[in-house]
Amino acid sequence: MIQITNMTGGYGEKPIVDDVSFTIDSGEFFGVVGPNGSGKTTLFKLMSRIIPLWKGNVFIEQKPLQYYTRKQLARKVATLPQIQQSFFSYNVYETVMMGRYAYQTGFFKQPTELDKDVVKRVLEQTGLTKMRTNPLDHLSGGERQRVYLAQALAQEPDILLLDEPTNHLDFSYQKQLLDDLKQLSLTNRLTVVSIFHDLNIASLYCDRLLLMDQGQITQIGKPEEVMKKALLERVYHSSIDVHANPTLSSPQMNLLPDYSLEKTSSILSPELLEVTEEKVVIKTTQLLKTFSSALVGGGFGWYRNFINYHVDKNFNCHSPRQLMLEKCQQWGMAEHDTVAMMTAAHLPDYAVRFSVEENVRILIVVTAGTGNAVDVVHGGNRMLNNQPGTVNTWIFIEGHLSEQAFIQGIVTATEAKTKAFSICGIKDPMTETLATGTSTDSVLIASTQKGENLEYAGPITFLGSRIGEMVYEATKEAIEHNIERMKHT
Ligand SMILES: Nc1ncnc2c1ncn2[C@@H]1O[C@H](COP(=O)(O)OP(=O)(O)OP(=O)(O)O)[C@@H](O)[C@H]1O
Repeated sequence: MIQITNMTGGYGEKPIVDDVSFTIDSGEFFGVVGPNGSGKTTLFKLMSRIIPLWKGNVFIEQKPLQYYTRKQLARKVATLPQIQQSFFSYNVYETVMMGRYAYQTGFFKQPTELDKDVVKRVLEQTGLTKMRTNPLDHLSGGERQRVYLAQALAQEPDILLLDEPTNHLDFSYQKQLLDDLKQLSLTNRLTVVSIFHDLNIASLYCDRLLLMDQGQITQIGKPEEVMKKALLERVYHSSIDVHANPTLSSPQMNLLPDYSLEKTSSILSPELLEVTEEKVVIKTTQLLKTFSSALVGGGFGWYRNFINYHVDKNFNCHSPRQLMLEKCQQWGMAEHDTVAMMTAAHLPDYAVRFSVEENVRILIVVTAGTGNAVDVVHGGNRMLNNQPGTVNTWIFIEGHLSEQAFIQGIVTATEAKTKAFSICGIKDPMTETLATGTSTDSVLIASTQKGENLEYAGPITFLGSRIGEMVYEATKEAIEHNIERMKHT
């Protein structure tokens, strides 16, 4: 365990690190982050006795740092050396063997069998055995970085202090190095204390983070306690966004540029709609943040082409997504730009609603057929099928929606659709009870993410009430068109 109490120190008259106290547990992967000049490297120099403490103390396993001899300290704490030109005349094996100096005694300091065994093991651990005789200047930057890590590990330290270990490494080498270190901290209880500039990497690998600002601790805790929008914006003086990693629990941040290339002008209007028997298309001039259950481009993403493709009601394709992708390609719409869904509804029966209120434009498009109508309470008693969606609801908004608003918007729109089904008296043909929708409905909500902030979209909010009313009216109208058509066929 490392315990730091009231650590104070620096270079001139004023302390750079000022009255800092914290502890790091054995086997912890501990990250130090903070803006340029916040004192991270100075903290490390004080921790490893490169510069003297003015006040306070550093305890390593309860023993104050100053009571360790240099060799004793080297057996406890290793640092990843900076790239040194002087190493380049040595080969990999010789460079890693230098890490054993703390264990070598006697006048000639010859490596012992134990030294050789340890070097063999760390070469193996770091995947360097095959290149053990290669001179350092024949290695890539990433390979060299691994040699320095092997040298530090050859010291058999309990603690590794790393200052930006992934500097100059491409992302695959960064990942490899950090995976190795994390594995060592998990399996060998190696304590890793590392400075990071990349907050996302720090959040991915560290158990805890220490955020420094102006020589002091601003926050210390788990990544989710440190990776907070307001806190990071205050310390880094930048606009950022913090969001969940799609795969892991570590929060991730994005920089938000403060320049604007595009003049904000309205882009949504009913004139965007192109409707044929084959498809309904909306193309926008800018990418829209979209949340949908579409076949192509489902989930969250940014898109500019929106397609609702008509298929026969008996359509039964085992890979509808593949078919949809092929169609998009035929129409010259790139997958990365396109959201596409299917429907068996007769497309010219679509209904549209458009409103402009309080600087927010809302465009709603609904296509509806009720062939697969189902009461959600009794949905389980029928065969699963690949039949295409029958009610497809599109909601386009000019405004800036929170993620909650996207989800609330979907909920509100679904409730409005169900109300339309109920008012139109649509029944589940199997149960004869009122249907709540059809078996394969799809919904999409897409927003410019510019203009008015729209934090909520529940039924009694401004946005929610508009979505509720407009989706209800459009769905009802599309169902009525459908019923009318069915009467005449
Ligand atoms: N050798 C030195 N002599 C005098 N001042 C120094 C010295 N090294 C650093 N400083 C000053 O100490 C402050 C903190 O520097 P330090 O290197 O600890 O910051 P850092 O957080 O590691 O920054 P960076 O992210 O830029 O590496 C800076 O204002 C810097 O100018």
